Amino acid sequence: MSRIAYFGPQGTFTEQAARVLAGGEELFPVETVRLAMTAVRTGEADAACVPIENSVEGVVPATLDALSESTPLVAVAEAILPIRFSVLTRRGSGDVKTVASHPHALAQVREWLEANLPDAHPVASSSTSAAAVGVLEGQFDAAVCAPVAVEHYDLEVLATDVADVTDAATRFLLVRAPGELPEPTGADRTSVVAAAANRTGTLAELLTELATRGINLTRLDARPTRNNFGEYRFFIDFEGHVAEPRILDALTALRRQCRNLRFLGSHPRADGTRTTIEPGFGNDDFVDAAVWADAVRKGDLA
Ligand SMILES: O=C(O)C(=O)C[C@]1(C(=O)O)C=C[C@@H](O)C=C1
Repeated sequence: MSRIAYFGPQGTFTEQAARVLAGGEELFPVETVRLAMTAVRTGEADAACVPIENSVEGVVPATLDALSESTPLVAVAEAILPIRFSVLTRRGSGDVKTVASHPHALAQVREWLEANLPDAHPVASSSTSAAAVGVLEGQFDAAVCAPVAVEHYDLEVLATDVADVTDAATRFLLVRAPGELPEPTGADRTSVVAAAANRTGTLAELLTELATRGINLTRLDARPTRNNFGEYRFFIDFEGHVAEPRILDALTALRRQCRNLRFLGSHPRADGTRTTIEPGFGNDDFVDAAVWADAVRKGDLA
């Protein structure tokens, strides 16, 4: 049985995603996203489940940073979960003066808090479940949690179905040490991180390599390299799988433009959206063109 580290403690949305992605395996919680990936890097875990992006609040910076540091890891699967929160308090407690949660969760319930708990001061915690633990321990009065948290922590439900934006969703990744890649399905996502040189047009050049091969981006984020002020790493997700000639061709071009390129995996998309391929950009077109160019090189165009 594999050991899967997830961003905990018990009852986080990430635990639910881990159950979707690796339900039959042994799951264990760790306190931060970074520690989940460290567990894979040290061999303590075979894989880690971490949140990557939310439809309301955007990317999870801790995940991007941990993916780009230390030894490479690759995403092999993803899950998308609908996000609606429960607000939990201590049994029999009175006024709610502080309400804690993960910053991504607080950002998704700002309007609800203003309307329903206007006097409560929001406090950031390391995860939604860490906030529930904090309420149990008397550090905060309320926690904004995943609905399942109430099954793990002896707290009272103040409100359910809390969300400023209906249909909010978070995407989670299962990451492993590099090895065999998942098979292409026709509905795949490939991810890279590029530390581009700080000169005019480098990001445009990288994106052009994808655009000229008819490759559609699904996400673009920048994070500081932390070394020199104003220097950034670009996290680029796009449709397709590295097993496809057109994607391999694009990756090769990105590597030529950018020596500091890290491959973060190719895996099936959770939403099943099939890759759109415009005429002239299909894998057969790339193979045919390569065969033709080879024949040209050999003088074999009869
Ligand atoms: O704290 C949790 O429950 C998490 O799994 C983290 C996280 C996030 O990082 O976005 C996951 C989903 C929700 O959007 C809120 C918090």
